[in-house]
Amino acid sequence: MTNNPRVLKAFKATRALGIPDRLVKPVLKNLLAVYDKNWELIEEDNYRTLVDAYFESQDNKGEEDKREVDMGHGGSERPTKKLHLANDEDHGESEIPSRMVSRQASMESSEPCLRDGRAGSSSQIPLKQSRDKGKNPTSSAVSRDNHKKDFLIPKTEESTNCVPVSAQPAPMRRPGSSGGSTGGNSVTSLASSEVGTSGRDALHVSGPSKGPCRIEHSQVDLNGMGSSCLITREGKKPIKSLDDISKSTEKVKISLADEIGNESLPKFNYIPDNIVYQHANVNISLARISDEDCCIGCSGDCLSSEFPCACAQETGGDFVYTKQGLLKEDFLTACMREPDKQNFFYCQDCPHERLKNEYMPEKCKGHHIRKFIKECWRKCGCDLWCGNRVVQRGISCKLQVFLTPEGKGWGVRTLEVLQKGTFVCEYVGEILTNTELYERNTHSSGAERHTYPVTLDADWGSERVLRDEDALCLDATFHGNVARFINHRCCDANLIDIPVQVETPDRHYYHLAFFTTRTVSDFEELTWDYGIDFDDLEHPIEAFQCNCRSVACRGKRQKGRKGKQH
Ligand SMILES: C[S@@+](CC[C@H](N)C(=O)[O-])C[C@H]1O[C@@H](n2cnc3c(N)ncnc32)[C@H](O)[C@@H]1O
Repeated sequence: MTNNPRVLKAFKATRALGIPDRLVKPVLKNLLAVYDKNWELIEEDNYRTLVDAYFESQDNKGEEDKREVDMGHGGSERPTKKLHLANDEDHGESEIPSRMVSRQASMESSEPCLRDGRAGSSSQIPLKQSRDKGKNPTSSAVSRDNHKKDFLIPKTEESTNCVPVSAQPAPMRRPGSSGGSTGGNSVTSLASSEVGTSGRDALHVSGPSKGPCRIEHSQVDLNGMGSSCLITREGKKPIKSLDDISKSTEKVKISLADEIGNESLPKFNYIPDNIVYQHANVNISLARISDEDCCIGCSGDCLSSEFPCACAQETGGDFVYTKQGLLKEDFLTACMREPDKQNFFYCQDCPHERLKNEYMPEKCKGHHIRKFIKECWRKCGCDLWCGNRVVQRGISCKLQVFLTPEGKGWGVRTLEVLQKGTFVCEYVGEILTNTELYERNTHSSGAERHTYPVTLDADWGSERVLRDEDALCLDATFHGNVARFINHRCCDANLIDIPVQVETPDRHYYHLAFFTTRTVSDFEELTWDYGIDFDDLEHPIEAFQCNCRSVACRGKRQKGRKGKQH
């Protein structure tokens, strides 16, 4: 028996999957030899390399060894499948082993906010009046600086040749590859297309309560069960699972696991970046960015220069990110502070109130003026790896959509430990004007389920009167990213939403990024405070009966009110 704590920790991780130490030992030894005793490579991703190598070795052995594993379990079920079910294509030359994928500090997060004036960005949504504007929707993508290929360290001869097949970590999907991998171990299948009631593309997962789930989508091949979707808290095989709900649009896979088996995924179309629905005034052009509004003279990584760059000047004269890519403690603390009265802006002519009653609008209820992060962008001289570009690089944490046991529907959890200040994801959805959102809500049937929209009002104070086309919000009901599954928690949520200015010099439009407020353990559910006023009976989207289980829950009392949104 070894006393080496690193070996013991590795055994602990594999034991959790039901793998006996004695079978792990030779694989571990082999990996240590191959990786030149580089434990980090073996330990990363919760020993994924080790686990993959173990299953590879088992596959390479004959039936005899398999029997041995079963016996080693004392008759209990063999740990179902290897964590990474790579298919034939995955083993192709063009693929890159997981250890070759550069590890971005997992720290991007963006949260949607539905704040009603307590501590968040979004305000309540207006009620009546309908104005029909235009008939031809035009969508323009508002994309991140998403050079996905740039996130990979190129495969070198040395790195590919030195790893024996049995110890070779299962390959990662190359981020940004379209369609990804199919076949092989895939258990999900691409079925007939399904279009939602509104004519939008819909992602619909259905399936029997046991066995493989079926995916219906009009455009995208969602591949079969793969690595991460098989990871569950207890190491059990989920009843339904998806390898990647992002349809390969994110640089990391976002799996789905249903260990309960009584829900189907709501119909929605996964988009990795916000997109204008129709009338929102989101004008992205280099000409609008003056030389003073960017750091044109910088190069490489702004964080390594002696003085904060021009972009950092806009966030209090200093960078908000550490070299490790985490949000700095003091900035995070300031964002988490309860707002004072002076942090609220009261419009003279509030777009929300205008919509509720055009002729006799009520007084503005106030909008929380919030701290912004300003990231470097394309007119800046620095590169994509500049430390002042975190949110725009997209999701890098291992996230999983899962069915919550407390009846909150689907939720999001992290599959890895996240440090405080880590960016998790952005709240992505359609960019709508308030008028469009109002119309959408008034016309939606009671049967339709809505996610909470987020009002982008964190800087409304800078304008005396806001035009309709500048009062924007994000709606992730029909088109959205993983953030649409993040559930609400009344207090002590582990995520906070922070406005991020990237490509537009004004702040009518901005990104909303979720960062962790503390260290988050693996398999812990990610939550944020929607800022809902559970007593607001006028809100077009009825409040749900809150089941956040926090000590200061504001929404427990909601008996008899049933939310239509989901
Ligand atoms: C943005 S969605 C979150 C994802 C959602 N759970 C799902 O299954 O799609 C918001 C909805 O989730 C549910 N929800 C979120 N937080 C909740 C909580 N603390 N208690 C009960 N339900 C919650 C409510 O139905 C709410 O309308």
